[in-house]
Amino acid sequence: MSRQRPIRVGIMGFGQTGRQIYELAAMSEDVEIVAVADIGRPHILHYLLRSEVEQPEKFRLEGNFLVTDRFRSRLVEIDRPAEMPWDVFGVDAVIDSTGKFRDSQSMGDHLASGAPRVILRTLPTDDIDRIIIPGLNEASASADDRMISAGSATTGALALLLDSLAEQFEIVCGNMTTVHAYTSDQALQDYAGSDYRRSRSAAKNIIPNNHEASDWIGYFLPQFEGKILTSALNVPVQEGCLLDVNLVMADSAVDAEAINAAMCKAAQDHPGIIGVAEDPIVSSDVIGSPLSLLFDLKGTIKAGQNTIKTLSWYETRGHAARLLDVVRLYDSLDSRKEVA
Ligand SMILES: NC(=O)c1ccc[n+]([C@@H]2O[C@H](COP(=O)([O-])OP(=O)(O)OC[C@H]3O[C@@H](n4cnc5c(N)ncnc54)[C@H](O)[C@@H]3O)[C@@H](O)[C@H]2O)c1
Repeated sequence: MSRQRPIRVGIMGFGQTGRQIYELAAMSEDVEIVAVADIGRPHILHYLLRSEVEQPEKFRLEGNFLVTDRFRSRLVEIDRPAEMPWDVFGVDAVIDSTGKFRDSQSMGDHLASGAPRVILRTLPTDDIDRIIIPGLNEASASADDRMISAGSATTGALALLLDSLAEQFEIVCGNMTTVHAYTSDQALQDYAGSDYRRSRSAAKNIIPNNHEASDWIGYFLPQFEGKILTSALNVPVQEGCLLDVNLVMADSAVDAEAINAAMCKAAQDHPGIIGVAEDPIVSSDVIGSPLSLLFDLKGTIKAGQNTIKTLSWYETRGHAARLLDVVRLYDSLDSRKEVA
């Protein structure tokens, strides 16, 4: 059933992800961003947005409002969900893309402030109602869900890859390394933080990191519980990430061609979410991709009897697009509930 009015969304955290969500919403026909909460000052947030969108002239600052051809968004300088009066803006959902408020208590603060639903940009730190990865488990969503996470870009990409391959092959175990663009919580110069290696300059180093995807894969794909190790290497690249996955296959007859054929089928089954690259691409070629996973057909190789290595690409814009997909998913569940 098509919706009569646009979906009204609030964003908390107008960083890299928040700004991408904003630009995607401005280009959409169904989502309006009605309010943006951030610790940043409105004219600085506007300046950052303009510096990276394709058509900066379409994003104007009028007092404390960010204005596009489709909607006006109130910019509110605030640092806690409990302080943001979401009820005043009549939002249908809030996306929290601060990276700071990952627990159910903070998500509850968004709800208590008048957001009917809150969607987290990353994985939660405790129990919430649901984690949805578009292309994987939308069917598990319930209109009663209030605190939702859209997973993380890396966990989503890995889960989609494993799910696509597990449809056709039995996978014994495996490991994933994400070769990841540096993130804003890393220091540009050596700077003492809570973690030794992450205290080193992001601009100068390949920095090994733990990655929490292994803790979550079993949530989405129970057959992989405890069978996939994950880690990260943060590298001096601003955007564009590479998922390097090695898998031990049960059947030694599985070869690179069969893996590639399975991923081409997955791309057909999940248009806009999974894609395949035939060209010999590099990380800058994936910048701006709205996909969750771009499988690299040239990257598949086989070692020995049973080991397959794959490469796939992804970046933040794909995750921003998925966050809006999750907003739309819940909106459609609400519409169905209203009709019933
Ligand atoms: N970008 C990535 O590749 C990536 C990968 C993995 C995880 N993450 C996580 O996701 C989070 C968001 O990603 P991002 O790249 O958009 O980060 P970002 O640092 O670019 O954006 C965070 C935004 O939230 C705002 N903010 C911070 N604290 C706030 C508070 N208390 N109240 C209101 N606003 C606040 C900041 O001013 C900033 O605008 C990161 O913090 C990180 O933990 C990002």
